[in-house]
Amino acid sequence: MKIGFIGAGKMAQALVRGMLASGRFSPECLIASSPKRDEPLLNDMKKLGIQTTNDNVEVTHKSDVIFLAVKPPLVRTVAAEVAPSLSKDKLVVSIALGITIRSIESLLPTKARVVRVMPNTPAVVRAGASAYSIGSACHEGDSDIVYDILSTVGYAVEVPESLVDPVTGLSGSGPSYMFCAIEALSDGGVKMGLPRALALKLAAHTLLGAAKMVLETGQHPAALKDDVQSPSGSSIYAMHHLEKSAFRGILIDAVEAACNRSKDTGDTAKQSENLRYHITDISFQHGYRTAPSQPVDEANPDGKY
Ligand SMILES: NC(=O)C1=CN([C@@H]2O[C@H](COP(=O)(O)OP(=O)(O)OC[C@H]3O[C@@H](n4cnc5c(N)ncnc54)[C@H](O)[C@@H]3O)[C@@H](O)[C@H]2O)C=CC1
Ligand SMILES: O=C(O)[C@@H]1CCC=N1
Repeated sequence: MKIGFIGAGKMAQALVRGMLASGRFSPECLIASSPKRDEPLLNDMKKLGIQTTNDNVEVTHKSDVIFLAVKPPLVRTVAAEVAPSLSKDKLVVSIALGITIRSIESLLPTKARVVRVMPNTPAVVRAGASAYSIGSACHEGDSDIVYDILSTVGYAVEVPESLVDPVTGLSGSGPSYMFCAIEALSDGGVKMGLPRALALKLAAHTLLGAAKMVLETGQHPAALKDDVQSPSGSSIYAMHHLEKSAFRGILIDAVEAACNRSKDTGDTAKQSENLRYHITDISFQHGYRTAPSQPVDEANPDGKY
């Protein structure tokens, strides 16, 4: 099975590196594309031994599974560009924030097999967490194909599409909150006299250890927390400060904000797409519904939103 990545940025690279590290995929199985202006990203991929190209259509031609790994506003542009080269034996996997399966399907040939995934960057060290949802035209076995790929880079689970935005708020964006927590814990250690490098190691191992205990003991995190907090000991004093600062509430708010941002991104992309692809621009060729590929917006080539 050949797997292609349209987009060679941070998330595509995390997936590719994790997949190669798993030993389940050889570099010859993988191909990635990116525009010429982003050659350094493709060079990073090339150094991993995988094939690279500036031509997205080449990726679809050469791949059985095609990951759309571009920024959300570019997904439809890219989907429309590759639509004529898609056949029923190809599986399209979007990892884009907010973009629904239905909106991608609407730009691809009828009955196109589309999967939406929300991965996260710890895939690079094979400790990722990915949730995915299967489109209505997917074949039996497509869920297994996606699971087999994603499980080489960490935990993978199929969910209904309505849960992909909440997943984004938690595990998609979550590594960024946890990196911040590691940095802040290290700062605390440094403030109290630890050398920076030691503080960073202790902070990272503390999160890793806590996460492993939750996963491996099956105990409720509240019970594990209680085991750390001795009566009148150091931990309950610290916890009191965290509770006064609404530690839990802030994390809940963060997940909610990222989830809503995911929903809004899908909605915004849909609105702008409605404006850009007027129905008369859509032509039918060889049974495929195609739209003209969009010129790169020179002021915003990366599709920032
Ligand atoms: N970074 C993260 O932690 C996560 C990102 N995602 C999603 O993954 C997607 C990519 O995000 P990142 O990798 O962070 O962004 P990035 O900016 O690092 O990478 C985007 C890639 O798209 C390429 N690109 C731009 N225009 C293109 C075109 N017309 N054709 C082909 N490639 C093109 C760029 O050259 C670059 O390689 C986004 O939709 C994002 O929502 C999902 C989960 C986590
Ligand atoms: O922040 C973002 O937009 C992407 C999607 C989830 C994680 N990173």
